[in-house]
Amino acid sequence: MDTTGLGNDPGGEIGSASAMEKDDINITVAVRCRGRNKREIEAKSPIVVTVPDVTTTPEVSINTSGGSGIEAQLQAKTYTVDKVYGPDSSQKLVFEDCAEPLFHDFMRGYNCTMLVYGMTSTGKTYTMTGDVEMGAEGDVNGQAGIAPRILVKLFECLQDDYVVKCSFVELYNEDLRDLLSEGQDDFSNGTENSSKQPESLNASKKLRIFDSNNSRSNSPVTNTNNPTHKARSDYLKKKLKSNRKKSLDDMSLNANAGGKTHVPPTQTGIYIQNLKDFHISTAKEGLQLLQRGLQRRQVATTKLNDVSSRSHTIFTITLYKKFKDDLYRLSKINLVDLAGSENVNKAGALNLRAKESGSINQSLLTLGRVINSLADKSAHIPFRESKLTRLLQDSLGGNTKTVLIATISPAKIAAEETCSTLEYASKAKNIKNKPQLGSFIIKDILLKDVSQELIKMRADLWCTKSKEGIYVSQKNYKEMVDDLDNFKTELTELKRTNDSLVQENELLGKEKKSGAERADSLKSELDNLRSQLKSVTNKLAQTNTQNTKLSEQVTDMNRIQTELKSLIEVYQQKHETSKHKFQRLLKDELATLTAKILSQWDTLKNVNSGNYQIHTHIDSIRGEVMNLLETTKENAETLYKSCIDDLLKETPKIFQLISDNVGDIRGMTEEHYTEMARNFSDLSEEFNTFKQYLDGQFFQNNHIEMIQTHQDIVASNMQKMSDDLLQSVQNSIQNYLSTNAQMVTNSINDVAMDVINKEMDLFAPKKSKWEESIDLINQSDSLSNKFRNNMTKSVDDIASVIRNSNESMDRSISTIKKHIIENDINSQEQINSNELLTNSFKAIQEKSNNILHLVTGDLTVTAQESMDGIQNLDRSIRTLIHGDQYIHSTKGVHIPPQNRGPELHSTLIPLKPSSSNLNRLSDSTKSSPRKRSQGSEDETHASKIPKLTQ
Ligand SMILES: Nc1ncnc2c1ncn2[C@@H]1O[C@H](COP(=O)(O)OP(=O)(O)OP(=O)(O)O)[C@@H](O)[C@H]1O
Repeated sequence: MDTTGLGNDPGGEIGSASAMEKDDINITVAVRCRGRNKREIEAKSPIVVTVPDVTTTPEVSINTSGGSGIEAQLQAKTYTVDKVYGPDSSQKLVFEDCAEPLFHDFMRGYNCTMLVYGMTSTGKTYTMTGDVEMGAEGDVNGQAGIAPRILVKLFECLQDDYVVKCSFVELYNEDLRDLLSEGQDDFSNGTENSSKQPESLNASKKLRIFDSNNSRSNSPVTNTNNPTHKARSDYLKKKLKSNRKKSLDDMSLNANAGGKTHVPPTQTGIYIQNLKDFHISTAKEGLQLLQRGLQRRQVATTKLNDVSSRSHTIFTITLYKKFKDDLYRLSKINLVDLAGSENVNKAGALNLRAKESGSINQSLLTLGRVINSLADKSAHIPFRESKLTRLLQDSLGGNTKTVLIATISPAKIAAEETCSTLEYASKAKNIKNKPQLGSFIIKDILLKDVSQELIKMRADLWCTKSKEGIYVSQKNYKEMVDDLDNFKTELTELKRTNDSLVQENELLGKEKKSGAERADSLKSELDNLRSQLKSVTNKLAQTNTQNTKLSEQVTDMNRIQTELKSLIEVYQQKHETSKHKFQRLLKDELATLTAKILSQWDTLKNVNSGNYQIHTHIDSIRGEVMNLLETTKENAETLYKSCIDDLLKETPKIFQLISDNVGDIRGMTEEHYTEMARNFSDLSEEFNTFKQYLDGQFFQNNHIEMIQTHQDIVASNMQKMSDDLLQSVQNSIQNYLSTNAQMVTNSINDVAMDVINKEMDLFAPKKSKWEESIDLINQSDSLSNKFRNNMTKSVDDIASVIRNSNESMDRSISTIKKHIIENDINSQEQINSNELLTNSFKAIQEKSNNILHLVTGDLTVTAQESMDGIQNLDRSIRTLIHGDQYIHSTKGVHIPPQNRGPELHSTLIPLKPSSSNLNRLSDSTKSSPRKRSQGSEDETHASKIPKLTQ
């Protein structure tokens, strides 16, 4: 057997602090099944667990069906593990087969862990410790468990320089207790009077779990500025360099043993602060310590176990074994006895026991989850969820070599828990660890550490021996006083820190308040801007309404224009109607005249026999004709005058109306424009104010300035605090605080930038919208201007058209008036001075005279000729009145109205008949009696003259 444990060094890796197994290795899982205990036998609970012989396949099967025979065998659940021990397996066998290989790894320098896990009363404590009494020959007795056997084996193996230490800790209801220190709170009835022990004054220090890999980086003891540490480190490196060229940079070197520190000089990974290590130089001393701890362990009688462990315990043996020259290798073996996983009801737990069970179950549940997570290779392993799993962090999935022994009961009564234990065991088999060799320590440091402790103990012992009561050596007392001073200083510093933090908090509160006020003012400004925006929107709406009104007015104007046109058309129609009336009147009058002439003609027919007083008749005819013409003229004049008067009366009104409307429109347009201009000016002003505010105040990084100020205050406060602290602590803390200050500054900067970015993000769209709205306003302004110009132009055009139309109407009216007057005069003059008429009448007179003289049968012919003359007269009058229209109309030609009137004279047919006609008439009159019989030519001529009677 390799007693040093160095013989198994694979590939000469021993000595290298970084040396570790090349591959990850699974933790070893063993199952130990005891025989049925008294309770189970009494309960007549059958055996359902089948455990093969230790030499065959490591499988455990459990018959959960409760049946027997082949079928039960088939239904049995089988779990494969690494090693299986049945009821017949002795303590010795379990140790040699299962624990001893681990012990050798421990001796080789590996950190190792052995766990026992299982339901209550299944033999965990029996397996781990068993009987710890030493045999008479200095060896263990047959019932001794793994821990005592390891202690005995250890001192059997150790030959050269070494140091062995032991610690024993208990985890009860999530509280840690040093089972070997006397001053620790005694949860149960402590077996020793701790107050009389010298360690008691230091023992009040609470045990705490530390992860040296994390905490030590911030710890002063690992500070590279520490000259002692550096010197030792350099020394170590130099020393090892001479032996091998391998770099030791990554070595976990603990060169601070003996230093004034809370961290044990040799601790790496997870360790318990303030847990006391005891030097042992023999197995017996170790066994005594083990016994002492077990006596103080929390035990109680439960339904299932008379002496049931109510806590988890870890007995740790630390070995400093000489490696080479002055270098010692450190390795540890943790012997973990877990509390029983139990059913509270089954265990009969009440009150305190129930609480214990709850706590135990809770930590074991977490352990189960950790095992599951590790087996499933989950990203997160819930080590921190319980103290137990934190303590086992290095052993499960860490850098230790680990063996788990699951203890089970064979009885059917415990089948459920057995299945659960086996499930965990088979799961745990999949956990892989990366075992790593322990670190080095220099002999001097180790010796110093040990001798210091020895001196202290001796001094305490001497004091204890020399006097009664509580005695402490001077040195210890001085240390304690120093500690006290240290604590006081720490307390003062903490108070100071607290005060400055309070001050800072107040400052921050004030800043928060001022920030809130600033936020309020910003909010009110924002509200202000919002209301301004609202008023601008309202004004825009008003402008739109005005625009709508304006367009309605334009529509009205167009309608009025159309109405005006239709009115003019009505006047034109009236004009036409009046004209036609006049024509009809004239026609009627002429018809009356014709009728009268005809009646005269009838009278003439009777001329043969009567005294005809032609002159009188002719005069009366003439007078009648003149009267008729006068009446006609008067009527026409009256009609024209009334028409013109109406027209003249109505037209100014209409034009006045139009002019008023145009004036109104012009006024409204002006008003609208003014309003719009005012609105736009308001808008521009508001926009400028807003823009000024945004550009000048809001977007000028006021926040940054503000926050910069605050940041400066905070930074200066932090700096002040740092300065204060710097005076009281070392330079390293200043760096730390500066980093913190920088971090806070950066964080405030980040927050400030976030705030500004957020505000910018919020305001950017609004700003662009505002700018867009200003563009729109400008467009609207130019459109409005354009619209106003167009409107003004249109209104001016309308006004000028109306003005022109007015003038043209005036002109037309005066022309009509003039024509009427001229026509009147002309008609009168023409009638008065018409030679033809006079001649006609004279001719009639003559003819009448002739008739009177002749008194012949030619009276009819003469009368006919008179009729012709009258018809000529009729035509002349018509022509006189209608111009050439009559002539053309007799030919069926339509004369447009515009060609009538002023051109009347140019188209008149002279009333005076041609001399040839007159002569012919005269001749015919003269020769009529003679030529009447031969007068075919005369008849032809007469037939060419239209008859009035027709
Ligand atoms: N393999 C075994 N051979 C003989 N006796 C055993 C065996 N296992 C356990 N026992 C006995 O059973 C009893 C209970 O064992 P132990 O106290 O070790 O159980 P435990 O699992 O630690 O229980 P708890 O979790 O309640 O502490 C003890 O008296 C012990 O001697």
